[in-house]
Amino acid sequence: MRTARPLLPWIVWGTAAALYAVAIINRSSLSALGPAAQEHFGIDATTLATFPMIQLIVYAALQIPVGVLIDRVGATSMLLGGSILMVLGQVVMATVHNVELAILARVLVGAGDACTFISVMRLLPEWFALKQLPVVSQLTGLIGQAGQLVSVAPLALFVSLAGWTSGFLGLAAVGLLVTILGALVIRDRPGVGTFAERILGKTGKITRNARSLGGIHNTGTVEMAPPSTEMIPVMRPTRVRGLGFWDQARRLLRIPGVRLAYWVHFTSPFASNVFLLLWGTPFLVGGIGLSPAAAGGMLSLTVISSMFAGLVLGPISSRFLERRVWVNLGIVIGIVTAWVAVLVWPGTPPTWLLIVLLVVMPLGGPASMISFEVLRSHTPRSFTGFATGLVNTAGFTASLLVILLIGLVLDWQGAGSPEDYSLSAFRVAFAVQIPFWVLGIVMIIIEQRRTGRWMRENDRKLR
Ligand SMILES: N[C@@H](Cc1c[nH]cn1)C(=O)NCC(=O)O
Repeated sequence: MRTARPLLPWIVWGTAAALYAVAIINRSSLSALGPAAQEHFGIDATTLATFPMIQLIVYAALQIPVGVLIDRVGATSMLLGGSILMVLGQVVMATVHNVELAILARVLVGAGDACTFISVMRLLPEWFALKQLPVVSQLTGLIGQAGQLVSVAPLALFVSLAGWTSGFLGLAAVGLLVTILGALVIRDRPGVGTFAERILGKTGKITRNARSLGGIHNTGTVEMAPPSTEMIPVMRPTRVRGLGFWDQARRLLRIPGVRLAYWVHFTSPFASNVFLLLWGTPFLVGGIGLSPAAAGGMLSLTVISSMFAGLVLGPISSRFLERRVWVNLGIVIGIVTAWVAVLVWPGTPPTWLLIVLLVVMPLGGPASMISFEVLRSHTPRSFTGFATGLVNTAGFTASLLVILLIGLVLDWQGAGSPEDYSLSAFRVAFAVQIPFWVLGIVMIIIEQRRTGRWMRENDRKLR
């Protein structure tokens, strides 16, 4: 059955990545439908802006609980459960006219979305060799970005043709289809049955044949006892059950590599998240003076740049294992430089500088995937779900805080609504990012040093 070997991991990954792409479509499904949503629910812009905020808060708040559950019940169940929550959320969105129920719908979508990415990331080391992981992780991010593209113009067109209810029911139907596919295809690891097989109590031939894959794959996470301060790798798999949440958290956070991964994720993606999720269009239109169409065109540059970076950064971080954190730091410094140039430019920044910003800033998304590589090198396998959730919280917490602070600083300057927007007010508001970058960069440098010392003291090599 040699020929089946290389194919099944890719089929499992492709299906999981499709679930992630659909999650991103669900996540951003209102981004191009603002006016339609306002008309459908009869709401103002402020209420509309609470939809993505609530969704993001739910997403970030659930990362650690979902991570803990992934370690307990497995990535496949969480992935499929999350997908079902998003289907329900979109069915509610399609069928209600009441704004409170619409918020409930966004809570369901946010909760389902929270289960998706970290479940996919948890599956990867079970199916791919260590060397392949950076590339496959970046490809996963890239497929998510493709979902982002679909959720802008094509979804808006679909909803304008089919109508609100059919449009959102259509999205729910796509979600249901990929969930069914996932139940038939995705397995937690080689040799474990699909969700459908486990429900039926039968193990199919493909699953049985796949058992041998578990042995040949050199996975990225190490099997060892939960770490103590003097962590030494344990070659024989050890399962320690019954550790409480805080014990797990304490043990994880004692590992400098886990803290390093946290700060890498904290520092790199927030600038582009903030721009894409809320403040990009107001800044380009209300601050710079572009037309909404030109601003939309500029924003699509960010997706293309991020997808391209995803292709390049995977092989780079796999080849330069020892330097991957510096690659991340280099990208962060590029983002800071581009932003500072825009903030201090006398008068309106020229188009070329805005293009540089919109090409460099989104590199932070793919660069943040390096945090999961760092995490894999330092986290015991039995803790990976929890640790991935913890690290994924970092960038999203920073994004949420910066989104809120920009709004507050605009309000404080009396420039909180579209008619009062000005370039000078946006300059002051976007400067709130600077302390976040400084904190992140300092912590990366500190934790990188501590990690290096810890590796030397424990005689460990990066792999
Ligand atoms: N940094 C993103 C992923 C990414 C990859 N390329 C661009 N962005 C991330 O952490 N995503 C989590 C999620 O749930 O999407």
